[in-house]
Amino acid sequence: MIYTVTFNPSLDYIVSVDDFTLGRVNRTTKELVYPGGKGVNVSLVLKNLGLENTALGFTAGFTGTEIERGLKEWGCLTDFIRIPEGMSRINMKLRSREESEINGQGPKISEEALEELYQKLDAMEPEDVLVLAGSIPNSMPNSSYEQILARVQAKNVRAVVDATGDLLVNVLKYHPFLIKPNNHELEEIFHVPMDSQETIVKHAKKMQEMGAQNVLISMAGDGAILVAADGSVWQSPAPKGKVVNSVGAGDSMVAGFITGYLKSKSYEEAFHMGICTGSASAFSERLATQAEVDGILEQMGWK
Ligand SMILES: Nc1ncnc2c1ncn2[C@@H]1O[C@H](COP(=O)(O)OP(=O)(O)O)[C@@H](O)[C@H]1O
Ligand SMILES: O=P(O)(O)OC[C@H]1O[C@](O)(COP(=O)(O)O)[C@@H](O)[C@@H]1O
Repeated sequence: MIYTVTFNPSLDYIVSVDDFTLGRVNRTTKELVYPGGKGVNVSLVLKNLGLENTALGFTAGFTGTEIERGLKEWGCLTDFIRIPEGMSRINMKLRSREESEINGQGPKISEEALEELYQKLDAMEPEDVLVLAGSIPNSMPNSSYEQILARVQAKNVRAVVDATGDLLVNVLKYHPFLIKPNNHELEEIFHVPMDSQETIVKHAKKMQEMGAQNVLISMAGDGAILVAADGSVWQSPAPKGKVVNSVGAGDSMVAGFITGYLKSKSYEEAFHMGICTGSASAFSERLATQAEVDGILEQMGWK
């Protein structure tokens, strides 16, 4: 089974404003509301690509109810822990001349709720995939992902971590199967400008020395680089197309990589699936479908 864990799921409120002006009343030309959060998006895309999975994490309030409803409507299995106080966050994505995001904090998660999550994860079996993705509420320690991986370490599960800063660095000693920082996140970790492929590969290899198996560096419209567990390095420009909604492109890439790897056991194919799934999401209003991914694989000459 594949499990995704989203500590801090969201309702993504994506608004388009023609000419956004700070300090004025601005009116939208379009509004969309979708369940979001990194693990949630990974679950939705895995389902689109034909992989059953269970979305875990914490939800609260009416927003939490809507997030769970949206996932179920999509056909995903869910097993969230309800937090009795507060509400799941609403993350605002503003599309105007530039794209800006305001991501909320989310509800406070108690020790008891965390223990409940641990107990759910105790059901995991060897070869299961565990995706830990996204930020954690700021009331929680940066060791939260690390604690989960310590708990499931003996089970020999494949861990995938998509997080930033210390949350990511702290898990490397547990040898996650895949990490997917983007180039900016890699810069923040090493305090070095990632201005060439050589520099990116060098620092991706450092993440391997720190424990990661596969390091996938996404670079939005500039494509991606994979330094694979077997030492091979794969690089590709991004597929060409019109960007419609890039929210969830990174999460889609993670889902695509997992799907590609589980189906082929080939790092090259996993990389290709990752890139094409990321771009398929960026080129559509909603998240990538199998047909959209197939179309881009063909366009790239990979199918
Ligand atoms: N503007 C774009 N054009 C084409 N593909 C894109 C674009 N933005 C994202 N993608 C695809 O999605 C992948 C992940 O996007 P990225 O923005 O780097 O992730 P994140 O959202 O995690 O920062 C990219 O490697 C690329 O394949
Ligand atoms: O947990 P974080 O880092 O605040 O990010 C949450 C946001 O990221 C998303 O999962 C999108 O992520 P990507 O665009 O990086 O794939 C949104 O759905 C959500 O609002």
